Amino acid sequence: MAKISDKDLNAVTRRIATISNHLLLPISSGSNSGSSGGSIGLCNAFMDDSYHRIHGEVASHEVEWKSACDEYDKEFTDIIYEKAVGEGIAKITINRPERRNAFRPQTIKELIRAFNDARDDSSIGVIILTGKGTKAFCSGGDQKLRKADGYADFEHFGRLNVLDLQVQIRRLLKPVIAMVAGYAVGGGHVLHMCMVSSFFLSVFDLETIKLVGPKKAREMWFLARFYTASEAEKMGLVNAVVPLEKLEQETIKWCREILRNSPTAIRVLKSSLNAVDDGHAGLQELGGNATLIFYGTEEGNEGKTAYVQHRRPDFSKFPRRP
Ligand SMILES: CC(C)(COP(=O)(O)OP(=O)(O)OC[C@H]1O[C@@H](n2cnc3c(N)ncnc32)[C@H](O)[C@@H]1OP(=O)(O)O)[C@@H](O)C(=O)NCCC(=O)NCCSC(=O)c1cc(O)c2ccccc2c1O
Repeated sequence: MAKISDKDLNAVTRRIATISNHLLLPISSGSNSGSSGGSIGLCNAFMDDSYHRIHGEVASHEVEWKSACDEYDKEFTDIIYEKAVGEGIAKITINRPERRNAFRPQTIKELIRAFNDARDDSSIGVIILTGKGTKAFCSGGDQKLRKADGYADFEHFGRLNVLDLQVQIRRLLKPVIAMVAGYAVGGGHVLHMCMVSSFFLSVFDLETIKLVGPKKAREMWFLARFYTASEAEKMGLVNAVVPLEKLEQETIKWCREILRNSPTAIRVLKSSLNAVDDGHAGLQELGGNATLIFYGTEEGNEGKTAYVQHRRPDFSKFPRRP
């Protein structure tokens, strides 16, 4: 095993502290004696940097929710759809607590409509998906409605429209945060994996493997055990675990932190992160976003203007960068 000098260790610690500060992650003290105190000291020193002086603390005032169903659709029965007053946050709540927030086709249709609205609303920058109550985020498909051809509620045939929702969330280029209290089972587990850490059904097992590693993924799928929140956090299945009474407060803090950042950067980041796994569809999405950014440039505008004016475009003044 290679030995690391105190000097190198300090350099590494400083680097980690810098990155962690940037990501706003808590720094845990190392187990290596002599360096852990140092790392905490450095961490505190680094908090007094220009980034933190300029951006300050994330606002902690209470969020005021206003029903978005009123403005959009009074007919929602299976979900609650709200937007934060004066902030770019939408919250969608699965509202079937009597069935541990199991979804039926109607629930999914409503979720799709709400997600579409939040996508199209340019004042919204981040979306929270949660479940009503504290017993379950979502217990998956409604087993009382399961037929041989999928889930059927008001129609004579079954459907698996949750697959459409998963793709929609994947391709919606605003961050979606799962605020999970209680169980996330089956399709509910899949849904929360679509979010801050994302997921795509056709790479179902692959995504789990990526998140938790191949051994743990096999354990999960073959043994079908239940895991606690802190076990899920340890596995990398969820980003953070907080006491129940702080769940919404912490989620809002994450939303506000995201909202301080560039919307275009976030859009392209989500697209890039998906592109790695989404093959042709992922590259199509990423390429489309590069086009969108190009549309906003003077160079892009020259091409369009020349076309409209029936003249040759003059690209000579634009640099051919190395
Ligand atoms: C979630 C539980 C572990 C909670 O246990 P708890 O003891 O707290 O509560 P109860 O079991 O007493 O439930 C209270 C009440 O809710 C009803 N209920 C709970 N879950 C469901 C459900 N999923 N569907 C219908 N109803 C539900 C329960 O019956 C009680 O009502 P009563 O009137 O009967 O008192 C525990 O409830 C539990 O294990 N639930 C079932 C979990 C489950 O099997 N989920 C479905 C997995 S399959 C799935 O979700 C799925 C996902 C996909 O993405 C698919 C994709 C493609 C094809 C298929 C897919 C698919 O099937």
